[in-house]
Amino acid sequence: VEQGRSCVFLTSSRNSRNMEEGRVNGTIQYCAHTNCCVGFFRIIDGQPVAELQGCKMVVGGCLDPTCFTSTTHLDYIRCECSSNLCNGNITWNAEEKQPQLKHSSHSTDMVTAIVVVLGMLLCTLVVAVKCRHRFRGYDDKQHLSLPEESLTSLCSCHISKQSDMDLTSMELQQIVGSGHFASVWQGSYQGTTVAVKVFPTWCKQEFTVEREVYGLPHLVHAGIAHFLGAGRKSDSGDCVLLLELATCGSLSSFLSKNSSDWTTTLKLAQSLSEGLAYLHSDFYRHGVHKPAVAHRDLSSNNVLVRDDGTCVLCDFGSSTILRSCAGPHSWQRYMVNVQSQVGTLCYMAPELLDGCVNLSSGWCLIQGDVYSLGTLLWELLMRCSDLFIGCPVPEHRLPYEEELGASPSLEQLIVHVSERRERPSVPKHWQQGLHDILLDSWDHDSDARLTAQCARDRLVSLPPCCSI
Ligand SMILES: Nc1ncnc2c1ncn2[C@@H]1O[C@H](COP(=O)(O)OP(=O)(O)OP(=O)(O)O)[C@@H](O)[C@H]1O
Repeated sequence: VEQGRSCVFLTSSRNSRNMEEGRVNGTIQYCAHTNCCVGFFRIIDGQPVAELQGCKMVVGGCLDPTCFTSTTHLDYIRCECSSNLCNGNITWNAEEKQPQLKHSSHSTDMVTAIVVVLGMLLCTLVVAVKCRHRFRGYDDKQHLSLPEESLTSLCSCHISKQSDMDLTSMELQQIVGSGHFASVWQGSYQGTTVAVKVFPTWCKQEFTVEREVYGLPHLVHAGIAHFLGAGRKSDSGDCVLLLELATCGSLSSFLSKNSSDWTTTLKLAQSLSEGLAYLHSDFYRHGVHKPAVAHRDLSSNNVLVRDDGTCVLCDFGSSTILRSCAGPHSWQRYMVNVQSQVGTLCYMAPELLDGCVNLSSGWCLIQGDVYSLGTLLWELLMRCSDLFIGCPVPEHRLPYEEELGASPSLEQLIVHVSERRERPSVPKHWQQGLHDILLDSWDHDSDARLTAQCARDRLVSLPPCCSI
């Protein structure tokens, strides 16, 4: 008999993610991490029809044993609750379809907006004065005089204010995924199909971090989800990011449904490492600094697959921007969002798992990403049919799932990955080039690991037709 919470389970084929929250038996999920059930329902002909049900991804927060409506997105409603199978039905009052917050939230928004604007003005002033001071010293020595605008453009601590989009023409059509913080929908905006990432108001911090990353100068790259803008829903006040829609969904759901030949696998692997190499890059172009960004939560749920067979990185809610006012490679003083360990456990580097690392070192965060890249490449390669000729391609597995099960604990991973220095097992018959890329990406010594750019270069130099 299973202990703990059981919830009604229903998933869309594109959202395999909530499978990880506990064992599923038919229409019941036994929660491994939480005491809360959650349900998303669509209102069709005035009646709620379930679209996604299961264990909630975030621990805590559900106080009510009955599933009352908690958030509303046009014709979608969501509820969470704390008794067995409570998410089977939603308690929903059609009259209350739109939240009744308008008046008070408007005035609160106004006050918040004023405080934010004043805060930003003050920060900009302080940063400008600091940069000015720094460059004035330089000027004195070099007898140079920099034009006024280059003072702020050289200074990547300067955060430019991004304006909100008008979202009145946005429509949400169907849910395509949900994570710990947000739900992601297929929608339309001004006639174009888009992905809409909706953050409930209590996840504003994650929204702000992610928006800031997407809004960095020069962050447009084929390997990074294309950012279209951000704003707030007028009905609920929820924060919204508008992104390109990756039609094949997450890499995790892609791999669980498809095995691929060598050419397809190589394309996925190369585009993935190219995206990460670009994210990590730190350069000036046209006088504007693109700082390095550490993703910090790379997993096959945070990589998407386009219909052209390439990967794109998404979900920058845990990322750290390695800002610098003094130019590239002087990261330490200006990093934000490094307070704690973040990431998906089975992709986390040994030094991050056991906490034996100085989180304020930009290099260590970057090399933590490279370890995750190694485990992701392994996950991809394990679904390559050309690497398993004469035997069946293994089912899709997460790193260490074979050895430790689907949801290993932190303690199990510390012992396995950090203390025993075990890694996902690589079939012996694979060619040496592949072994080397994996071993050099997940080396125990983070300084000895490849860079993402180097991993990409090695993948490019592999033979186009797999000779194993
Ligand atoms: N642009 C997109 N196109 C298609 N599907 C997407 C897109 N963005 C996200 N998704 C789907 O939604 C899921 C959740 O998205 P995301 O990881 O950004 O949410 P989150 O709440 O920030 O997650 P996390 O729990 O990892 O922090 C993804 O795993 C993916 O399946």
